[in-house]
Amino acid sequence: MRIEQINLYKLRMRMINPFTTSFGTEQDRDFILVEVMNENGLSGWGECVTSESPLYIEEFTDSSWIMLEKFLVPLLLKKEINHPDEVFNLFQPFKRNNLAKSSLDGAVWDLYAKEKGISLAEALGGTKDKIDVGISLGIEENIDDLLSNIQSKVDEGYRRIKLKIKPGKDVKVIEQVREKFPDIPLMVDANSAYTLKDTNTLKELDQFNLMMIEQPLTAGDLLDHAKLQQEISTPICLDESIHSYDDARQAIELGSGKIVNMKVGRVGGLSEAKRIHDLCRDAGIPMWCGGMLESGIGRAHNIAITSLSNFTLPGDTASSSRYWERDLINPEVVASNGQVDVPSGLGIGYDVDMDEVMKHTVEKRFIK
Ligand SMILES: O=C(O)CCC(=O)c1ccccc1C(=O)O
Ligand SMILES: [Mg+2]
Repeated sequence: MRIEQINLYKLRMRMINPFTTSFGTEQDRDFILVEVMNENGLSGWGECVTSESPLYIEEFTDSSWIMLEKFLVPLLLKKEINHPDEVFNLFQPFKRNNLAKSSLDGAVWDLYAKEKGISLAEALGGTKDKIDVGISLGIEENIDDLLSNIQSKVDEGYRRIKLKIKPGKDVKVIEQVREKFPDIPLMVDANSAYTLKDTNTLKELDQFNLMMIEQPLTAGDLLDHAKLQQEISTPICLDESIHSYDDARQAIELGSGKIVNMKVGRVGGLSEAKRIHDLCRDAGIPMWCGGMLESGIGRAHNIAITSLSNFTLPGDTASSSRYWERDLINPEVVASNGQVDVPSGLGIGYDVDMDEVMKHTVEKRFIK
């Protein structure tokens, strides 16, 4: 394929509910959609899953916009691409900026699958036609709000509940949750809010039979996570520490955790995600697919990668309606009984609703 045109759309889209983590509260999602077009006018779509501020990761929407416009789009434009894996290598000279890189990588993968007349899941080597999903719930001021939130998500059929924690909102909260829900599959995510000094607090979480604790320590850290894993029995799952194949390889070698949360954006795209998938599969490390409060376009990429065999744990890819009044794709993503069907249509397998995209677009740039 030859990439003849690349369109960038900056969107601002309000979620139904605010979402609170240890690093802050977000309700208005600022993110970028990328559309790559081949010589026949066929489009592939990708999502750059940044936020307005660099709180989860160092990238943010305005930085990625510049990264795309100034460095990445010019590299890809007018290039002859035989396989999407080439995109990752093309972008390698530029350091990090994985969310920006991943958006174009994902769009090229979508276009590649469409050109081949197959689904993105099939192009990636996926083997499942349904994926198991859980849901990630933000920190609540009020415990009753949290408990009723959990009840409604359990009733909807989600296959595990993930709760955000932070210092002061941890052991006591989980204790009350476990009192009301002694048996649900439950896990917590700290988003890097603790240090080794908090080992005793984190040890106390061992009593609650949690599936895992996600990213308790600093983003990027592998050594202290290995030390912590020696002290606690709850499996550690790494999120913010894994930006590449080599991070995953070193984490496995050091024993920094027992589970990997895959975010395609964080590792720079689907090609790298696939390599990490194969590495973890061969090392006996189970995985699941994380979320970044995506629109339907990013959500569709998450569904496709989760169809690979080593995604054995329920991920964070919840229904569109958990986030949006109206999503950007047709049909919307629907989790039923805690499962989402992997679409069999071409590419991402959902139609992009251009009217909805334009409704939320605050800036656009078409580059030929
Ligand atoms: O529902 C989702 O998309 C997952 C929500 C979530 O947990 C999250 C959302 C934004 C940034 C980081 C994270 C995380 O997994 O740490
Ligand atoms: Mg996380």
